[in-house]
Amino acid sequence: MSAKPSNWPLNVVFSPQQCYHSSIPAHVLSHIRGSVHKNSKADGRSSSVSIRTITDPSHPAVRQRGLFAAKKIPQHTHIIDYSGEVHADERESDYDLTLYRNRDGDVNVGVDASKMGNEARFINDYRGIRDKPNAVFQERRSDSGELRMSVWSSSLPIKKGDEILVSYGKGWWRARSVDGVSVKEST
Ligand SMILES: C[S@@+](CC[C@H](N)C(=O)[O-])C[C@H]1O[C@@H](n2cnc3c(N)ncnc32)[C@H](O)[C@@H]1O
Repeated sequence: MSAKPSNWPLNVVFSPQQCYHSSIPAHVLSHIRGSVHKNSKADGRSSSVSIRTITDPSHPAVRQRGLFAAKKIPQHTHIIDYSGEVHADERESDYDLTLYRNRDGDVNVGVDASKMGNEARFINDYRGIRDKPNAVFQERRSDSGELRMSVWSSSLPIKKGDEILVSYGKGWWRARSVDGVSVKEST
């Protein structure tokens, strides 16, 4: 079992690997897990990030945690995979990302890191913090063939100490009607 990163919350299980919930239909599960069953590098761990509690009073997520660069991260570089519970049931979670939708649109698979996950669950949205995100979510297949949601730096390097910030998308904020957070931006 992997050691928990520093500043990990007590009420969340640290799991650098994806876990699979019973709500995923078998044919979708085999598509997500992939056909190559071999152990691959656990990309749910990264030495280039650290979890910090935000103390800056002007930060919109003050007193929460955020994910920061522990060293310089070059542009277009894989930072970490987002791990959690992969599921196909309905969830109301602020830690749930879409991983896969089938063509008919009747199966939506998400990765929910509300109860288990890795450092990636602490990535905040850029709104109210910076002009634009410095990282993006992107699906990829791991060496073992597993479909994962990964986090990459965008077109500029991320400086050591900078917060890693993505766009959750306008829809994420609209769905939550969060006062004071602008959703005018195009992403
Ligand atoms: C996936 S979590 C991010 C990690 C979270 N800060 C924590 O400590 O667990 C998403 C939550 O972070 C907060 N958050 C993220 N980005 C934010 C932003 N730009 N402004 C305000 N709150 C933000 C909101 O409370 C949101 O529901």
